[in-house]
Amino acid sequence: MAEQSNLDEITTFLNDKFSGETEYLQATHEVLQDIVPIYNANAHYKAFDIVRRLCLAERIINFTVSWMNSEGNIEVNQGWRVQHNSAMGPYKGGLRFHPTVNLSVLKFLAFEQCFKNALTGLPMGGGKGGSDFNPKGRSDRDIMLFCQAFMRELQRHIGANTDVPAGDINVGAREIGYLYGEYRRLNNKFEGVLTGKGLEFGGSYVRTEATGFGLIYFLNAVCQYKKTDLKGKTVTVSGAGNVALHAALKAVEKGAKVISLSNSRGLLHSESGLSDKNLRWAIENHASSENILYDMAEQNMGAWVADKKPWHLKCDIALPCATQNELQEEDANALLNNGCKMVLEGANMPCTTDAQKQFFDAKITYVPGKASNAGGVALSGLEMGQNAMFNQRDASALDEQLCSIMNSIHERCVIEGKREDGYVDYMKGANIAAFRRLADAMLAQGV
Ligand SMILES: NC(=O)C1=CN([C@@H]2O[C@H](COP(=O)(O)OP(=O)(O)OC[C@H]3O[C@@H](n4cnc5c(N)ncnc54)[C@H](O)[C@@H]3O)[C@@H](O)[C@H]2O)C=CC1
Ligand SMILES: O=C(O)CCC(=O)C(=O)O
Repeated sequence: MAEQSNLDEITTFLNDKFSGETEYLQATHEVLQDIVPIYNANAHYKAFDIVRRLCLAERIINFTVSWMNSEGNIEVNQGWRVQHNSAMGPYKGGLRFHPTVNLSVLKFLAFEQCFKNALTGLPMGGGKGGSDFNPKGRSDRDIMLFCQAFMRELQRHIGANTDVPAGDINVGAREIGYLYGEYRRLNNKFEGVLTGKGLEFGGSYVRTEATGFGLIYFLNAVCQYKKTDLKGKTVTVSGAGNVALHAALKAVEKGAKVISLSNSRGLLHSESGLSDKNLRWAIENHASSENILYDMAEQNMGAWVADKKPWHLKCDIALPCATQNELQEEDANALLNNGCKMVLEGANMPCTTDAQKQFFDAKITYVPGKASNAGGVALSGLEMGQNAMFNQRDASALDEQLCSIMNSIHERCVIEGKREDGYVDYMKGANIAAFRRLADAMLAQGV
C-alpha cells in the first residue's frame, strides 16, 4: 500500500507545483481546510490519495483558434477545456469567453464545478473551458466565425456522454446556438452535447433563468431556516448579465427591494428599488446593448454611478453575481458596517478569502457559489436527461424541480455545516457534503 498522504503535504505539493495559479490555489485551499476531519477519519481516502487526485484535473486540453474575421483578417486566440473529474458522470461545466481567461481561472472553475455538480445529486462530473477571445464590441458575424472556429477544435474532445459544455460569461444563447450548429454539421449528429440550447433544438425550459432563480430559491430556504422573510428586505446585486438579472427578477417577485446592478464600468443605483418591468426589459435587451445599465439610467430606472461597486450601499442581503474576487475585504467591511446580514454568491468565487473571513468573524450568513448558484448546472443536468429521452418537459415542472434541488442542497449544507452554537457554516457544509460524494465515487471505481 502506498504511503499515506496528509493534507499539509498535499497543500505544499499544490503550492510548489502551481505557484503562479492564484485562483486555482485559492479554490483548492478553501476545500482542503474544510475537509481535514473527514479526511483524517477515513483511512481509505488517505490510502488511495483521493484528495490529491481530486485536486488535479484528469485532462487539460489547450488549443489554438486561428480564424479569419469578417473583414478577412486573421486572428489567433487560445482555447482550453479542463476536464477535471468524471467519477460522477460526463464532464459538465460552462465555456467563458473573456480576455482575462487563463489556465488558473479555468482550473479553479473546473475544480469548483465538480463540487457544485456533486451537490445537485445528478450524475455529472466537472469541467470548464473557454477562450481569451474578447467578444465585446464585435459584430454578430465575428462572433459566429469565432464560435465555429473554436468548435472545429473542441468537437473532437466532447460528446453527450463524454463532456457537455454550456455557457458562462459572454457565452449565452446566441453563442451556444453557433457552437451547436458547427458541432452538428461536423458530426452529422443531433445529440445533447451542449446545454443552454434554443428551445427549438433540444434546449430546456427554465435553463436560462435557472442560476438566478435557483439563487433566490436557496436564499428563500435560508430565510425560512432563520425564520425570517425575504419580503421587504433590501438587496444589492452586482453584475448585469444572465445570473444577476434573473436573480434580481426573482427577488423582486418574492417581495424584496433590489437597489443595484453593476458591471466593470460602474453601478446602477435605484433608491426606490427596480421593478419587475425594469428587469424584464433588461433581460430582453442586455445581450444586444453596449452598456445595459447606462441604457436603464437613461430611461430613469436608476442612477448611473461610474467606477463604483454596490457594496457601500446599505442593504440586508448582498448577492455578488459578476465574477471571481469582485468582493474584497474592504467591501466586506462596508457591507458589515451597514448592517448586511447575508451574502449569497451568484458568481463563482466572487468573495476573496479575506472577505470571507470578515463574514465568518461577524457570524453572518455566507453561502459559497458552489451551493447557491448550482441551479444553473442542475437545470443543465435536466436538459441532458430530456435530450437522452428525446422529450421536452414543461416549464412549471422544471421550475418546481429546480426549487426542490436548491432546498435539498440547503438541507445538506445545514446537516454538514451546523456548529454546536447553531451557526451554519455553509462553506464547510457544501465542501464536506460534495467531498463525501466525490470521494466515495472515486473510491468505488478503483485507481
Ligand atoms: N450562466 C450560468 O448559468 C452560471 C454562471 N455562473 C457564474 O455567474 C457569474 C456571471 O455569469 P453570467 O451572468 O452567466 O455571465 P454574463 O456574461 O451574462 O454576465 C456577466 C456580468 O458580469 C459583469 N462583469 C464581468 N466582469 C466584471 C468585473 N470585473 N466587475 C464587475 N462586473 C463584471 C459583466 O459586465 C456582466 O454584466 C460568473 O462568475 C459565472 O461563472 C455560475 C453558475 C452558472
Ligand atoms: O450549465 C452548465 O453546464 C454549467 C454552468 C456553469 O458553468 C457553472 O455552474 O458555473
